[in-house]
Amino acid sequence: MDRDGVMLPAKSGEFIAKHAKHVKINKDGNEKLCKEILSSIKYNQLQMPDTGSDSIHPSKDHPRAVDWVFVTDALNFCFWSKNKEKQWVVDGYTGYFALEAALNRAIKNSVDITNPEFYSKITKEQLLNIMKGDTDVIIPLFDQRISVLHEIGNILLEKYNGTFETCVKEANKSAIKLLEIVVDNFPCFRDEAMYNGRAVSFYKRAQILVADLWNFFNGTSWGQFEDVDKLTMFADYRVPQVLVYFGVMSYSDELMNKLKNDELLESGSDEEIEIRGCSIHAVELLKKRIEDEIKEKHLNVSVPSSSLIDYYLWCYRRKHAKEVESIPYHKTLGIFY
Ligand SMILES: Nc1nc2c(c(CN[C@H]3C=C[C@H](O)[C@@H]3O)cn2[C@@H]2O[C@H](COP(=O)(O)O)[C@@H](O)[C@H]2O)c(=O)[nH]1
Repeated sequence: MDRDGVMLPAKSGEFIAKHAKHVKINKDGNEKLCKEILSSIKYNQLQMPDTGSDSIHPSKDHPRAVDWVFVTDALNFCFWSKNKEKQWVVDGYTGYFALEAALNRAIKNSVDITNPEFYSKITKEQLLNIMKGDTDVIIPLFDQRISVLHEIGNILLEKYNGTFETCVKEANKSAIKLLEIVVDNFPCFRDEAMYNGRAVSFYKRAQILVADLWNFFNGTSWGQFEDVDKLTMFADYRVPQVLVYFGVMSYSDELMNKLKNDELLESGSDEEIEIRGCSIHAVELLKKRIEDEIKEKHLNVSVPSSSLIDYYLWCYRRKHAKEVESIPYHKTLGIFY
């Protein structure tokens, strides 16, 4: 499927994987990871590796829970630092969980961080306070985060009555419709690129936003989406690392050396696009293999969606950080992931 000539993520992944020169998808790795995932399905549910932190957010009954998920995923990008630099840490948490910890602390301190009336005009000083870390290291891409908050806040106020709930209602229980509403109306979610003469898309933050609503509300009320299985994995910098760890993907020697030397990949470069696109396609192939195995062995379990497989892999990296760290992850400066 294409939208205005831009291929949707699943098709983009297939196209990119077909032309990729720096990244390969491997059958053996696929088989190995398929076994690992099947062995983690219990009581008909994929059991997620324990990351040790699942409650650094407001409850789903919080009056602005939907807006909390929206603002969190608007800021859900680029938490890494270069090998020699110190990391941004909040209350002992790193990466994405540091963001959750900072936003949660703000809510507890009665800062109106879920309200676009507040964040559409947020000042540098206010955001610095909200994101204050355990050391003097500040959150990466600080200025871009201010711009993202101003942009999404103003659009919510102008078009959506000041709440993301309006967008969710408009989507009428369709994950793909909500994805389109977000991508069409909020430019900072338009995660697209040119590859081999074609416009491709990944929509990492927009897809994870929809999946997080689904997850947060257990597939009911604000999180009820009938087509949630149409989402792909969320092409970030962690899940590719796990895919390489399991041998599902491999990098050319040249690319691997760059990553080992901590060289940044240019946003929109072929290497970066191939890592992201091949990750999407690799997870689609993995899902297909899981489905085939389930059928072949007459297992009485349902096939996990790509977003559940994604979440499993993301949590796997968190739980097995030491082992997976032998594989370098790619570093690109940008607001998309
Ligand atoms: N593919 C994928 N990427 C994800 C997530 C999450 C967290 N989401 C869940 C957590 C609880 C909720 O239920 C959410 O569903 C963050 N990231 C990305 O990872 C990177 C940071 O990684 P680390 O250094 O380890 O914190 C960064 O690009 C960030 O944007 C996910 O689930 N899948």
